Amino acid sequence: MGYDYCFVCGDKNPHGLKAKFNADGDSVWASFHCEERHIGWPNVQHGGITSALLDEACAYVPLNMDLVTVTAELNISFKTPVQVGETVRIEAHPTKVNKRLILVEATMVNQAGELKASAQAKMLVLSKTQQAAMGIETQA
Ligand SMILES: CCCCCCCCCCCC(=O)SCCNC(=O)CCNC(=O)[C@H](O)C(C)(C)COP(=O)(O)OP(=O)(O)OC[C@H]1O[C@@H](n2cnc3c(N)ncnc32)[C@H](O)[C@@H]1OP(=O)(O)O
Repeated sequence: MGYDYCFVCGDKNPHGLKAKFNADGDSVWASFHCEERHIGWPNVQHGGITSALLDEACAYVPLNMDLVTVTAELNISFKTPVQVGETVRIEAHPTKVNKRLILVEATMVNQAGELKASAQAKMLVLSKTQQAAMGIETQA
C-alpha cells in the first residue's frame, strides 16, 4: 500500500500535509491549519497547497464510494487568501455520478465561514487494468 506516502493525506510522508479526511454521507471533509512552511507570498498560503487540498478532497469523494479515480480536470477559484495561522475546512460532494465520470464540487472556508476557494473536478474512474498500468496499488 502506497497511500501512506500520499503528499496530502499520508501519515508517513515527512514532507506531506497529513490532512485527515472524514466521510459524512456522500460528502467528505478535512481541517487544515496554515503554517509558515505552506506559504508562497509572505503570510499567504501557496495556491498549490490550496489546490492540492481541494484536489485530494475531490478524490476522496469517489474513494468514499469505493471507486479509484484520477483527476482529469480541476478548476479552482481562489476567492480570498488563506493566511498563516488560519484553520480552514475543506468539503467536497458529488454533483453527478456516471459509470466512468464523477463530477465533484469542493469548497475551502475559514472558521468564520468565509469562502477561501472553490473547485469543480472531473474524476475519471480507473478500471483494475488501468490502476495496474499506472502502478496504483489498492487495498483488496
Ligand atoms: C486510503 C486513501 C488514499 C487516498 C489517496 C488519494 C490520492 C488522490 C490524489 C488526488 C487525485 C490526483 O491528483 S490524480 C493525479 C492527477 N491526474 C492524473 O495524473 C491523470 C492524468 N491523466 C490520465 O491519466 C488520463 O488523461 C485519464 C485517465 C484522465 C483519461 O485518459 P483516457 O485515455 O482518456 O481514458 P479512457 O479510459 O480512454 O477514457 C475514459 C473516458 O473518459 C473521457 N475523458 C477523458 N478525459 C476527460 C476529461 N477531462 N473530461 C471529460 N471526459 C474525459 C474519455 O473521453 C472517455 O470517454 P468515453 O470514450 O468512455 O465516452
